[in-house]
Order: sequence, then C-alpha cells, then structure tokens
Amino acid sequence: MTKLSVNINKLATLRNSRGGNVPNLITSAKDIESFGAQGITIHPRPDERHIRYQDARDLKKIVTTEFNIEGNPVPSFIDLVLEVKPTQVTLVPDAEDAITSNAGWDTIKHKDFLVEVIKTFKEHGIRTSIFVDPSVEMVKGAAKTGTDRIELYTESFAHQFAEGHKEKSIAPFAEAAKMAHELGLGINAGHDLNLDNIKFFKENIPHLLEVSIGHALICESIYMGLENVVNMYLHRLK
Ligand SMILES: CC(=O)[C@@H](O)[C@H](O)COP(=O)(O)O
Ligand SMILES: NCC(=O)COP(=O)(O)O
Repeated sequence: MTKLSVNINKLATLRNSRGGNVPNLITSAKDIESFGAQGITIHPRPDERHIRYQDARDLKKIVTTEFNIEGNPVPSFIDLVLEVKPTQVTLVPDAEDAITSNAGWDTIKHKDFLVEVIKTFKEHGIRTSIFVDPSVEMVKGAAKTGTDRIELYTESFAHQFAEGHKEKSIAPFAEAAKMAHELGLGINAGHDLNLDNIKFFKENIPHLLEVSIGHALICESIYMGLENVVNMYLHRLK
C-alpha cells in the first residue's frame, strides 16, 4: 500500500496572503485526515513564507496520522524537528533563493554531513528520509548514510510524462527504486505528482511506501473540492 501524505504548504501560502488565520491549518489538517489521507507533510522554509515554525508545533498536537516535516537541515530546522518529533523528517538540500525544491542531495559529496544529521534524528526516534534524484549512484550513496528511506524527486518524471514521454519518464525511477529496495531502503516520492500522473507512477514503482503531494492537489481541489480530490488520489494509489 502506498500512503498519501498531503503537503499543506499551499494552504499556508493562502493564509499568509491575507494575514489572519483563513484557511485554518489545524482544521484543514484534521479534515484531510478525516477524508482518508494517511499523512500530513509540511516543508517550513527559513523565511517562513508559507509554513511557519509555530505551525509545526501546533500541527504536532493534532496530527494523528504520519507527520512528515521536510526541509534543509540548517541548525534552526534541526532544533525544530528535535523539538516537534514528527514521525518522519525528510532532508532536502534547498537553496535559499529557490522558489521550490529543485534538486536531490549529492549523497556522495555530502555523505559525512548526512551521516551525522541522520544519526541525530534517529537517536531521537525520528524516521529519516533523504530527497534524491533518480540516480542509482545517489541511491547507493544514500544507503551509506544510514537513512531509513529515500524520497525520489519526481519533477523530471512529471515533466516528461506531461510531454507524453511515458516510458522515458519512468525508466530512471524504476531503476533507482529497484536499487533502493535491494539496499533495504524504504521508498517515498514527491514533487509535481498529480491526478494525471500518479497512477502510472504507482503502477511502475514497486514498494512505493508513501507519496507527498501538495501543489497540484490543492490546485485540483479548487475545482473538485478537497474531499473528492483526496479520495481520487487514494483510489489511484490502491
Ligand atoms: C521536497 C519537495 O519536493 C516539496 O516539499 C516541495 O519542495 C514543496 O515545497 P514548496 O511548497 O515550498 O514548493
Ligand atoms: N515532498 C514533495 C511534497 O511534499 C509536495 O511537493 P509538490 O506536490 O508540492 O510538488
């Protein structure tokens, strides 16, 4: 079974655009869980342009499914995660000025750093995942960091799938996932997954444990409603 973790960054963006507390992230997260999603993901960035560090603390009190916090492990992020103790932390090598995540880790170059950070989180009972491009070499490097899981960065899949290059879009992901499974790593995936591409991705990536989906899911919900859309994903992930 592949779990759906809904990334609520975009709801925070909407809230922040007006000040105030509409939409209320706590109510939204509870509703998303009640619609059947098996997790809530947030990706606080140091500028707190969408999710604020305080949101992470507040959400921890009410999330009853899997709580996944993603981000670049700068000192303030590490402190936040150790305080909040989510189910899972996903490490993403965000550049400060990036609009959104745009690359996976170089798990070879940053091995020593990743080993140290992952050890710290695991000592505190937090499952770890690291964001990687669909590269066998990067997956092999990830396995040497001690991480529990990887998250495959699916932007290139989504882009090529939308262009109609189905087989080409999935091939490196299938190969990277096969290697991850052989090395004992759990497999998550995310970025630009949507209602059009999720079924094909799921069908072609065995052992896919979890997908985190935000941007498209919230955009689709504008037309079809959050409850419907969550259920449409759950149906495609069966
Ligand atoms: C790691 C990843 O792909 C997502 O967390 C994505 O980066 C969402 O972040 P934004 O909502 O800031 O684009
Ligand atoms: N880890 C990926 C994520 O949380 C959501 O990414 P996106 O669906 O907003 O592109």
